This record gives sequence, C-alpha cells and structure tokens, in this order.
Amino acid sequence: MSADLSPIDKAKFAAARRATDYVEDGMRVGLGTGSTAAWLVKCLGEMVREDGLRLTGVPTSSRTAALAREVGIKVVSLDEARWLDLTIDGADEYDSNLNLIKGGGGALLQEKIVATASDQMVVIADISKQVDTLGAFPLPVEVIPFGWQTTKVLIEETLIGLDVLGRDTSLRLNGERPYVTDEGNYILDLHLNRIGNARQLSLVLNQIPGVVENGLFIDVCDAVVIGYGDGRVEVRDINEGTVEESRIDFLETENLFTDLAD
Ligand SMILES: O=C(CO)[C@H](O)[C@H](O)COP(=O)(O)O
Repeated sequence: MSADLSPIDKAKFAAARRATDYVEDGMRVGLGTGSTAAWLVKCLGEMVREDGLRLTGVPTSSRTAALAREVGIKVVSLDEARWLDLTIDGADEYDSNLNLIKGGGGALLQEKIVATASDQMVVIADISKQVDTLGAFPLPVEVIPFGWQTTKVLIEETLIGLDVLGRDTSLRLNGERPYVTDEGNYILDLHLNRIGNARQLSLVLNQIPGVVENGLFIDVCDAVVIGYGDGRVEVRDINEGTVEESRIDFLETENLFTDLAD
C-alpha cells in the first residue's frame, strides 16, 4: 500500500472497490462525480480492460466523462441509454434514511437526473459523510444566471418560514468569477447548519422561479457503501434493511490501488 495515500483516500477506494460488486456484465451504469466516484470509474475501467467487463457508462459531468473515456469505459449520453440499471455516486452528506446532500462538486443537476433514471442508486462514501441531520454541509442550489441575485433574495425570503438554523447564502465562485456548471448555470450555497424538514425544503426551493434544482436527494438512494481507512466496508441497504460488513484487502489490491492512484 502506498504510504502517500491518506486514510481518507484509502476509505474512498475501499468503498468504490466494494461497490463494483453491484456492477454486472452488460449493465448501463450512471457514473457519479467527485473524488470517491473517480476511484469507482478507475476500478471499473480496470475491470473493462483486464476482465472484459461489458459496461455502458452514463457520466454525470464532463469531468467524469473525460475520465471514463480515458480508462476505457464506453460512454453514452442518458438519452442514448434511456434508462439505467444502476448509478453509483458519492455524496456530501447522508443520513440514516439515506437522504443526501449532493453537489459539492457542482454536478448535482446531472447527478439527480441520472440517479432518478436508474433502477438503483448506490452511494459510496467515507464515514465523515454520515450525519444525524442534514445541513452542516452547505446545500448547493443550481440557478439560472438570468436574475440570479433576485433568485437569491427569493430563496433567502423563503427560508425565513422554514425549519432551518442558518439562512446565509453565497454564490459559488471559481476564482473571482461565478462557478459555471456543465449546464451553464450558477450555484448558490445555502448555509443552513441544520435542515429540519428536507423533503419540504426541497419542494419549496424547486418552486422558486430561477431555481433549476437543489442538492437534496430524497428517497433516491437505495444503499450506501461506507469505506474505512483500514479497509473495512459496511453496506447499508435501506430497502432490505440490512447491514453487511466486509473488508478490502489492501495487500491483495496493492498493485491495482497504486496503479489507479496515478
Ligand atoms: O455531489 C458530488 C458532486 O457534485 C459529489 O459526489 C460529492 O461532492 C462528494 O464528492 P467527494 O467524493 O469528492 O467527497
């Protein structure tokens, strides 16, 4: 095991590696965005190249599309695939009902469309993403650039009547300019600290003109695969009500792990 890799990286790798067990030959799979999802894409690429796995990937961002192509995964658009067997993606937070905050990487819109168009959604994460109540991570909201400052005020006014602890909102920046999503939109990050009723908040936000989508994923995720830095992995399946524990042997995967780390 490479000494250079942090326990967090090892945890992310362990989760991603275990999640490849969900992928069967011939599947159409939604490929998430972010550092944990990048491990998954690399692992799947290795399975395609070395084991002949037949896989059609639908990426959730231009970044993931580029990585998937680079590692040898056949990439198609969602419209070409139409419906997916499975999506595997990271998350910024998950709670005990497997409701999520996503969008830290700015890809929440495509991520939500792809996950919703899948028979099954599996989240891969390290334990730091687990929360009792969603909201410590700023909630990303994708908004149309036209009139975004008005949309921001409307969101702030709407938050006054809702069960949240904080109400600050900020425009996500890329240097000194607004961060622009793959769809050409902006992102407002809502610093709510605690979201009392995530379902209500999600519905209310999406009714505001100018809001395209928010980063709350309610009743979308079927299972979470939680990796730990020592190779332990826990799989919690919300439909089956099961918790399974296993272990990724870093010694056995050492070559793969170090190759993929490059
Ligand atoms: O929602 C996302 C991107 O929009 C990511 O899945 C989320 O931010 C987690 O990223 P990471 O695996 O790098 O912690």
